[in-house]
Amino acid sequence: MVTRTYDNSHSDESTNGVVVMVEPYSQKEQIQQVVYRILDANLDRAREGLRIIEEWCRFGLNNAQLALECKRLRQEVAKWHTPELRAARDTPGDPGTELTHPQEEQRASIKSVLQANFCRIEEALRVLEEYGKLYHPTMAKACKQMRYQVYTLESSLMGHQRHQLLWRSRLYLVTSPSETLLNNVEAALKGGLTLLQYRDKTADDSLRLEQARKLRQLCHIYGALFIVNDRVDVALAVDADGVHLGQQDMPVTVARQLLGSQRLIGLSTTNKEEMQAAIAEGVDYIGVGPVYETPTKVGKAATGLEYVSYAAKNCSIPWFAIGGIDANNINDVIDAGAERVAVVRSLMQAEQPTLVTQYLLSQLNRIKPEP
Ligand SMILES: Cc1ncc(COP(=O)(O)OP(=O)(O)O)c(N)n1
Ligand SMILES: Cc1nc(C(=O)O)sc1CCOP(=O)(O)O
Ligand SMILES: [Mg+2]
Repeated sequence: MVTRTYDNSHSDESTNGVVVMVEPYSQKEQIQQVVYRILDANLDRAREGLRIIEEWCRFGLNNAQLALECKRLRQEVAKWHTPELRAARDTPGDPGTELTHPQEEQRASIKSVLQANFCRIEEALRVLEEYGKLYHPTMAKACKQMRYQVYTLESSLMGHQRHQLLWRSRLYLVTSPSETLLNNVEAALKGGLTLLQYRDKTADDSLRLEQARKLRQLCHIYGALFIVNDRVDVALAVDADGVHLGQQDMPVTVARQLLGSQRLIGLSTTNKEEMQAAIAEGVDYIGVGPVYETPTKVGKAATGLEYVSYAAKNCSIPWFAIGGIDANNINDVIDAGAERVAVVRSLMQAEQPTLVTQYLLSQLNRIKPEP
């Protein structure tokens, strides 16, 4: 262990007539000091990041299991923070304390706070793994294991967040091709929209990818969920929250294999049998419709309000009434038992999408207050 104050000069020092020989640090010792400082700083960084995530699991989600996993990891990190590493700390001499990125001073949503801190923990653990090899090989191994455990925690927490927001979402905007796509969507997000689906049946893939990326970014800023219609590959490419499939699209089991358990899968249904099959297959939500005939989905016969009432009594997962729903008939759909609706034209063709979003949400929240 090296605890001396750094001094690399080769001079003798006189103190009150007593000659004290100050030994210089060897180059090896200097490097060791640097390694200790790196380990000290990154042990702190990992622990702080874990505490930030833990607070959300505990107070935001009331999820004892996730909070406990954060605490366990935090304690394991702390175990490696030995006095000799702490003693190497030199905060005034650390140029890094002044360095902040503007993005660190502002966060758009809880999701950004969580993502930034997961990134911080994972980076810190990677640094600990590499420099730990120069200190204690067991520490390096332990940090590698912890990094993988943090990846698992991140995936469970983000999946949990997605499901929570899905259950809370009452209004679902499904887009149609439009010159003002981004403006319309942003206006709806400003009105309180928390669930968006990108649907374009004709765009070529490069435009599809470009628009999906931009919409995902917008949703990220507003803390809304972003779903891609039909295309699992596009959903994965833009890191969407999930995909919406129809009865003729890719089978749910295949989509689940590709997307994993933490992303959302929605499925369109038009009758009881499709609803029961969808639930059995483990989809996260279903579309229930078309309630009314609609030019947005030409040729699909309306199911009417009967199927809405059936869903209200029998569907155990979130479901969205869809098809021809607007500000004039939303109360009929709500009276038939719907708590959630999905719309295309009502918002994509609205002159004031923010106001229409607010109105539709106010009607949906009227019966049952916002969860
Ligand atoms: C929420 C929601 N419900 C139903 C659909 C329709 O899906 P699908 O039957 O696959 O038809 P297309 O949208 O792909 O034409 C949907 N997209 N969203
Ligand atoms: C995309 C879609 N799917 C439906 C289904 O019932 O599966 S109805 C629909 C279109 C809904 O559009 P609008 O709100 O403009 O009527
Ligand atoms: Mg489809």
